[in-house]
Amino acid sequence: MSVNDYPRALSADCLIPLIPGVIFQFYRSRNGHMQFPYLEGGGELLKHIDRVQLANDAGELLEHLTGNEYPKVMSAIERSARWMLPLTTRFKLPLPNAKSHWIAVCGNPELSGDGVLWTGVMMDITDQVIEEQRLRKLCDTDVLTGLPNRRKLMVHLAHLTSISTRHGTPLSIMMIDIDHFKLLNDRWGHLQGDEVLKQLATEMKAHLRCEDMVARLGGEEFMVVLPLTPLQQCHKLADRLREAISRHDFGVGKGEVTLSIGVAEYRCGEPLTNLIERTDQALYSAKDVGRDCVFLLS
Ligand SMILES: Nc1nc2c(ncn2[C@@H]2O[C@H](COP(=O)(O)OP(=O)(O)OP(=O)(O)O)[C@@H](O)[C@H]2O)c(=O)[nH]1
Repeated sequence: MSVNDYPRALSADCLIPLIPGVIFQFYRSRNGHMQFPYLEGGGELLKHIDRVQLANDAGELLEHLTGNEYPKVMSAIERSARWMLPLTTRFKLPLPNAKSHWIAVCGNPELSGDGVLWTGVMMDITDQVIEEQRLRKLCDTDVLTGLPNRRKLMVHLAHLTSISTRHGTPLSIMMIDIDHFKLLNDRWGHLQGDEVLKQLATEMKAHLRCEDMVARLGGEEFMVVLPLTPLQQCHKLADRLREAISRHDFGVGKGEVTLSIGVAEYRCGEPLTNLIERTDQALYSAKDVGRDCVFLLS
């Protein structure tokens, strides 16, 4: 079979409706008016878009963007226009009567009339974004308990300490360790031990606000991060949590699962490792003084 035996498209015009994306020209005039002088392609996206309307006014499309999507796209356009660099961004487009789609945009700018004209492509990358989100969740989640893992916690904590340093707002953390968990495993078996860990995760979450985070650091060790919470408040909450757990029956008898908890408050500007070290010391002290208690280090 030779190359000539394959069916051939006669021109680009025949191919454009077949591609899974959109070829566009996007124009922004000096006074900020935006329009799509050219918008052609295939795939789902165009089914939901009024091309005639967008040819005159791109506002129809941009107004659909919600949350941070609008400022994100507008600043990408602004950056590209200012430095004459390729426009590359992605945004979530909510569609009426259909699921939202993720769209990747890539276009080259050129000066045209009194404004900037971009020529480029928009691709529907919804499946790719869903896969990215699934993989990110997998990387950030402890498989047994479904809680955020150490990696996720450290990223979150670094973010919160920088906010706390900038605004001078309080931030406290708890380091939590199950007492004599080895004995529990030896007596009831590892599967029952796993069950305790899972139930404990659920119980702890029930005691926290939605802006707090409880993560599994590994083994039988957990950390709770409490933004906007001073030490004394964190101490009270830790003690309530400790007491509630010691009264809960995890299927191995009431009072059989107890927690030692170390708490500490972030000092504005200190390295994160210092905060963690102090909380760790507080936890060791809680173990030292007999377990099933809370120890704080200010
Ligand atoms: N079932 C179960 N056990 C785990 C898991 N991860 C760690 N462990 C067990 O947790 C136990 C921790 O034991 P140790 O570090 O000696 O601490 P402990 O017995 O709790 O004693 P203290 O912390 O001093 O009160 C070990 O026996 C580990 O095997 C897990 O995912 N599932």
